[in-house]
Amino acid sequence: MGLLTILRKLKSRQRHMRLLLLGLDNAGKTSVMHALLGTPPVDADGAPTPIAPTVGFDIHTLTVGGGGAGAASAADAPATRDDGGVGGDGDGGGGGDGDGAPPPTTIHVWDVGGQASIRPFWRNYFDATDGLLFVVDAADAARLPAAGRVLAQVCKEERLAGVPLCVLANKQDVAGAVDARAVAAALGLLGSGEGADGEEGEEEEGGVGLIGDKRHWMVFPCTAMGGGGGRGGEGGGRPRRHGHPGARRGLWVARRRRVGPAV
Ligand SMILES: Nc1nc2c(ncn2[C@@H]2O[C@H](COP(=O)(O)OP(=O)(O)OP(=O)(O)O)[C@@H](O)[C@H]2O)c(=O)[nH]1
Ligand SMILES: [Mg+2]
Repeated sequence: MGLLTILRKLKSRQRHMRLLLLGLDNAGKTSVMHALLGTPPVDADGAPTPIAPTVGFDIHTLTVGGGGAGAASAADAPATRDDGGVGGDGDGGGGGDGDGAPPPTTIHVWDVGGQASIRPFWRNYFDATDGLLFVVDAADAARLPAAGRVLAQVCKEERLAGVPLCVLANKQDVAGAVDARAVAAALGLLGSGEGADGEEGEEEEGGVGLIGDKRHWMVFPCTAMGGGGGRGGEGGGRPRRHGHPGARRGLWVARRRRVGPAV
């Protein structure tokens, strides 16, 4: 089950969702957005182009599910690519969850700049949020405590009470990137005895676990861009060979190595 499927299940009756992409500057939020859209930034020759820091915000709309009718095609739709070698996981436009195709869900993703000078304005985007995607640079362990403080601040917001949290431990393709458990610990997500490895085939439901808060949360290792698609040899992932980031479509998510609360 992929990231978007989980979020969709949490709001199963809702056909429009609003996701907020937050995180420190340089974490990879805009890259995640491009990966979800399947539109990595490339120049006319297909070579990757740099992503500028986001000043302000950007909104993009994804359509998932719907069995193809009225939904974007798999090629155009957001997709997550997991470490099981599946291209997408039913989250793409032509996918479903097994028992018939669910109606399409429209997801509005708000990508807000993470620079310190912009963070005070995050609160302008909190209303009517259905899911929080918090991206961290897992290869920059020194900034994880700062990311944790920022996340804790965000989670104190009344308007975000109970909103499911998905932490993306991004840049797993970079040597030295820390895993989901280390990210969860550094962010302060693991209360006493509440952390659990996500074993394949076992879906943990969220519970208490976030800094004394009560909400669903999960940490997923991922790679938004980069040729390798993660440290494939470590923990069951499979090395992927793509020529360059522009050649990748979809977000590589190591769902088998996710970490969430045990209940
Ligand atoms: N190696 C690698 N680099 C990444 C990955 N994701 C993003 N980057 C790079 O990280 C840098 C920052 O990415 P952005 O997507 O602009 O980060 P951001 O969180 O949107 O930053 P702000 O807009 O300033 O808040 C860029 O140079 C990206 O190319 C990844 O998965 N792997
Ligand atoms: Mg950005």
